[in-house]
Amino acid sequence: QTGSANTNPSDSADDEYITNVSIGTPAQVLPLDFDTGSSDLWVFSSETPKSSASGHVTYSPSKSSTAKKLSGASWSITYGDHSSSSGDVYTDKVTVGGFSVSSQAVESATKVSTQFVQDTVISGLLGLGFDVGNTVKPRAQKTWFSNAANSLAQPLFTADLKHQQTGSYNFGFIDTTLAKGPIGYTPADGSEGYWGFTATGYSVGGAKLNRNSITGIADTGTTLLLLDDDVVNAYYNNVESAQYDDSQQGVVFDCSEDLPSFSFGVGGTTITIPGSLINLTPVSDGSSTCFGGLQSSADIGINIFGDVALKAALVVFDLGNERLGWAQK
Ligand SMILES: N[C@H]1[C@H](O)[C@@H](Sc2ccccc2)[C@@H]2OC[C@H]1O2
Repeated sequence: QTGSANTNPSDSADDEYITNVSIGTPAQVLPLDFDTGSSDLWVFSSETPKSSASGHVTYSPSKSSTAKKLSGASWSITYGDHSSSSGDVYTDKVTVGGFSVSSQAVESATKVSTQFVQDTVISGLLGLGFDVGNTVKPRAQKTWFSNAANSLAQPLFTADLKHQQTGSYNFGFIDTTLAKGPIGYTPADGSEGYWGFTATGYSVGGAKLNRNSITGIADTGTTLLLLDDDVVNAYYNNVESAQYDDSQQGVVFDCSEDLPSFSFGVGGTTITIPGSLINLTPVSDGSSTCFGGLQSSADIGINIFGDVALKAALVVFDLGNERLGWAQK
């Protein structure tokens, strides 16, 4: 068995990717943010304060004949960007891309932080990280993918995120036609709940890869490519107008710049992010100053290969073999 779901950029800056998920009986369809950087499936619901839920599609367990309250269970999560949410837990049927898990922990939000209240295009997150990262107490719950894995043709999923186009999350199979190059595989470290890996080197503008390894995580829920300052500086030293903008909290440059590509080695192959993907968006509508898709990870303490990097590749999240595969697109 397999599953295949389309995913779409939320806005002109590809800030996040939205994937529809069916929950309950009859199906309640919610737009969720698939997040390989976390391990909770949580939703805006009939239990979310009305003022917070305004504008969001919500899940009502009372309207689902297959919903069951998980007695005594609660959850609470804080993300890398300091956003947060918490609540109680139901189990229900959850279908993604035509594949159903009959009893999935669906975490209902009784509290959500401002960032989520304001982000009305999503109704929650579907975590695709390792189960160790799940926040449900007293007993951690499995992710949708973890519950599905043993019934899928192969215990893996792929992410094919695209700039301003429809992409896909495929479960249980690899559609190699989505890629141009071979898949390079490297061990994944799931001990922290993330999909951690090490790139073997990097280069700017098509030069030969150096041998400076970069350890980080593959995170579909992070917009940017966040790397160490020495890498960020090595890149933007090639961009004449690049400067750090305090108000923007990042490097900006003239939108007219012809940005160099950024490449990294992984699993014996090279992934090249075209400069065009690193010109993320004007700092405000109509501005000729643009915000960089590559920014510093210094304040976070972990390198994050977010959507800017993922858009350049077909990425295989292979749970069965605890490895990550990257193929140039
Ligand atoms: N893994 C990521 C996660 O998906 C988002 S949670 C989120 C917050 C507000 C709006 C939408 C999503 C947050 O940013 C980086 C890291 O934490």
